[in-house]
Amino acid sequence: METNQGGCCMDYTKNYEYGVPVPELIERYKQLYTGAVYDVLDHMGYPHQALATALKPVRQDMMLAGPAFTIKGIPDIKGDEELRTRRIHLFNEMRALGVPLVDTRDCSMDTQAAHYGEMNAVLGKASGVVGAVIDGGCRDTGFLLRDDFPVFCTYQNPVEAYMRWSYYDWQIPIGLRGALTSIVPVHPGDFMFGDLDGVIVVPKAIAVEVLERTEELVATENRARAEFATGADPVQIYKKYGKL
Ligand SMILES: O=C([O-])CC(=O)C(=O)O
Ligand SMILES: [Mg+2]
Repeated sequence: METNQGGCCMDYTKNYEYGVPVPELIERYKQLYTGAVYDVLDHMGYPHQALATALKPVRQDMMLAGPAFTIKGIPDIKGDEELRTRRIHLFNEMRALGVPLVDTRDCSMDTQAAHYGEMNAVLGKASGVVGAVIDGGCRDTGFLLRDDFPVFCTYQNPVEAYMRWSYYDWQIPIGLRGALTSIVPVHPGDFMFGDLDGVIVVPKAIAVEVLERTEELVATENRARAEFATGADPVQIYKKYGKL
């Protein structure tokens, strides 16, 4: 089966340069919430960055932030040996990037198998992965919960992927199902941000600007919320902050 070899010889490090170090970007995003990030993107003319409503964390309080390492998988009823053998290399490519990553999988709408599990999480973690967004299924959920490893997926089941679905390629543009559009494109280095409400894809080029604008928005919301909580006249507070 022809693939572009997962870009085995390409240098992807530039996809992970933002002007702010990735660990700082992650820590600052984690202080935010998806609703506020959504509002900022919406006002900037990017209303279609929210992923499908079905994509949820395996535990409600899980939060996920980090740049996408993209993976494309396809239905594979024959268990193509070449694909099976080749996939292990992607973990070394993750490691070589030297930044925290979110394993982000387009499963080609397969709904049969679990496309992610505890072994993937352990190996991913050892290769720099800080969480996963799977537009499909995951299994071994008990392990993931015990390890407090943030995985967002659309369902859980115990069904092995082999002979049903296979990794096909990685570090290529992929498409995950959207809340408002059929597909939200995701490129290597786009910033993935998720909480209980769902997952948002922040295009790489605006990841820092969105962060800064959302920090301002959250500060304003905090002030408005504190004043609303006092029971003072909401009309006056709304006039002052323009937030509700
Ligand atoms: O092997 C798989 O396809 C998924 C899995 O169970 C794991 O990562 O542990
Ligand atoms: Mg497993």
